[in-house]
Amino acid sequence: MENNVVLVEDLNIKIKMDEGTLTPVRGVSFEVHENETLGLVGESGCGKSLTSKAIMGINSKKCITTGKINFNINGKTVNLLDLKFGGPEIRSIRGKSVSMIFQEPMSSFSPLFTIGHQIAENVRLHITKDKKQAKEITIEAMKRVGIANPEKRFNQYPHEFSGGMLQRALIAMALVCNPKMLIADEPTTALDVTIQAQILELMKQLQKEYKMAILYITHDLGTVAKMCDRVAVMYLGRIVEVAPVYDIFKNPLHPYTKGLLGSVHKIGGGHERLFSIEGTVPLAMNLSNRCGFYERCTYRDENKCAGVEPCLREVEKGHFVACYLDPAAAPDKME
Ligand SMILES: Nc1ncnc2c1ncn2[C@@H]1O[C@H](COP(=O)(O)OP(=O)(O)OP(=O)(O)O)[C@@H](O)[C@H]1O
Repeated sequence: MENNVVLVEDLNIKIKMDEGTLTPVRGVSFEVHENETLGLVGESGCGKSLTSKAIMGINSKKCITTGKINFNINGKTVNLLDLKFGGPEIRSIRGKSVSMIFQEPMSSFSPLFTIGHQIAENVRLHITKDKKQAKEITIEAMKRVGIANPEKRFNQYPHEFSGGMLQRALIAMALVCNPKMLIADEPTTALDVTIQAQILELMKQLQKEYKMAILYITHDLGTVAKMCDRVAVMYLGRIVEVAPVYDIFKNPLHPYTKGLLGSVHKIGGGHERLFSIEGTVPLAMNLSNRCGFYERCTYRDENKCAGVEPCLREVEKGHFVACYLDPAAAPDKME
């Protein structure tokens, strides 16, 4: 797996419902390298969270997951989907080799225990049973993420932390065991812009120090430009375009990516709520076998796009797109 931390191959997730079977993730493949941030981008409901939670093994039991999630643990490849749901092996990986931070830090902490106790619990689970040592490691991690006066903060409860400080504490909890990979699911959406910038900067800085792979999930393309090395665009459970971040902004090829970028001006420019595409992501049930974006696509060609759903193909080095339209002739290249 060279310097891949994770290599996801043909991931499919099905959920049996009374009305039929939902297929919210369909044939997703990607890899994230050491020291790299891959952005997973798309509108609400396109399958980003289910994909990332599959890596953590925390989707609900009713999700039927197939494919491979090859994770590199000390040079050995382990397919996480081979491990028993909730069993000791996945629990020894979760929180140690791969950690996740969520949009709402308040919901990741229990209100009943102090912040220090909750972070130290992760240390006691994975690093040392010694309470005193676990406390020292926790305080060091709290310091590392910029929590001032960590000895006092250790004994405080979540409600005594501001939103930004709580997100820092969550990052400390995620990183206290020096994971190989961090999954960040909309980690700053709930924070105001200044704090958001600080948290993103902190993540970048910690990544540099620890060479972590980051899977960064968002619908906010403004932060993608700041955070990511490569971007995978997801639509209706599939990856429709993957490219280095510069190419995604400079030369988006899939009509969906173009739509997402509709109101973004330049790399590093200001960001806004972005969606200018008509309609919403349809429910992933009873799908036809043609392109999932067909109905919403303003560029669709009834002849070219009538076939089965297109696969990703490499059109420039490292730039993959799943579309039948000729990318060279694609209109609306960004300035
Ligand atoms: N446990 C579940 N039972 C039924 N449907 C589910 C379940 N979990 C997710 N889904 C559905 O699967 C689809 C993909 O969900 P997912 O949460 O992965 O999307 P997302 O792209 O992360 O969206 P958001 O940005 O809103 O979190 C959605 O239509 C969602 O309603």
